[in-house]
Amino acid sequence: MSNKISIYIKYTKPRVWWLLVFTGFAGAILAVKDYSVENVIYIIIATVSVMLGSMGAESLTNYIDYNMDSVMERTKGRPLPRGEISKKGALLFGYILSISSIVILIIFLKFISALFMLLGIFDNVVIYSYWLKKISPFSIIFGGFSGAFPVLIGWYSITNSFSWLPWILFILVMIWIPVHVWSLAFRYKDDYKKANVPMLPVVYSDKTTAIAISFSSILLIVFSIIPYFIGIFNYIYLIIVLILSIPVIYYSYLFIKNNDKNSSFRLFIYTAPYLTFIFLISLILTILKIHPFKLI
Ligand code: HEM
Ligand SMILES: CC(C)=CCC/C(C)=C/CC/C(C)=C/COP(=O)(O)OP(=O)(O)O
Repeated sequence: MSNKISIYIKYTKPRVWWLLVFTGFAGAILAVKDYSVENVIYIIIATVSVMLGSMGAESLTNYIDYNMDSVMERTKGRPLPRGEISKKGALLFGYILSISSIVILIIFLKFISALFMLLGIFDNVVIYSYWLKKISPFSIIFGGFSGAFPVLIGWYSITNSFSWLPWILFILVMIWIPVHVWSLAFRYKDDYKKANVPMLPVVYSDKTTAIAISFSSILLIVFSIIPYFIGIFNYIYLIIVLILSIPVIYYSYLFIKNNDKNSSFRLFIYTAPYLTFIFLISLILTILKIHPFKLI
């Protein structure tokens, strides 16, 4: 029994959704004005809901992608293509998790956060996986909204008040996605081609891909420092983000210069830590505003 549970958990791709959950958690933390017991409970509920929603969406997209995942070297070892779980069980699991995540937000938190959850799951499952992934090299642009919703879910689980911060982070994740996905897709373009998935590096030349990724990287860095220039965070944020951006520039330069899979994959591997630390520094600076204590 416990082995079956671990297989189902593995099926949801925890290695991926932990960062989605972290951005949802961050959205909630950024929204609270104090850490009362009630707010801590709301933060926990919002975080658990984003976890369930991410697990549910991944379970449904893995079900949709069964045929292509069975063909691609990178994905054919997953539980569904290996037959470790049934297609019916996988689909039911995905529905239960996804619906639970929405119902929890409706019952315990706010309707608007439940709406964002519904939109995020719909975008990831229907717009991206079911529709665009099989037909468009720009699928991740329109499917990218989904991965950016957790920060809004976290924020609007706690408050209905408006702030530019969650929306800037929402757009930041959207701009981050092309760098994250296309740098990986370049490395696995032969795999995607074999499975007839028209990812941008499969459809366009290596040079065009390198330009698209490098342009997205520059856009990502520019957008990452906006919270400083509009006065949300101070110079500490700016300095840290500029330091974090050095490997993005370096790996993008290497990729433009060499047009090789190693450079693109090094950029991909750096994308998750980059986004994690951007959210982490945003969290720390926000918490310090509420509980200012002398750093030195
Ligand atoms: C349309 C949007 C996205 C697509 C198509 C996408 C695609 C992928 C793919 C193909 C992988 C490799 C998975 C594997 O081989 O097991 C991956 C890894 C990952 N993704 Fe994404 N991703 C997207 C958005 C996001 C978002 C929004 C986040 C978090 C905010 C995220 C976080 C991660 C993490 C943490 C990993 C693991 C990285 C590693 O292994 O070093 N992804 N993604
Ligand atoms: C509101 C809410 C919780 C939304 C969650 C949305 C979500 C699960 C986003 C994840 C995006 C992602 C990692 C896609 C994987 O793409 P892929 O399926 O093309 O990757 P693969 O080729 O490795 O299967």
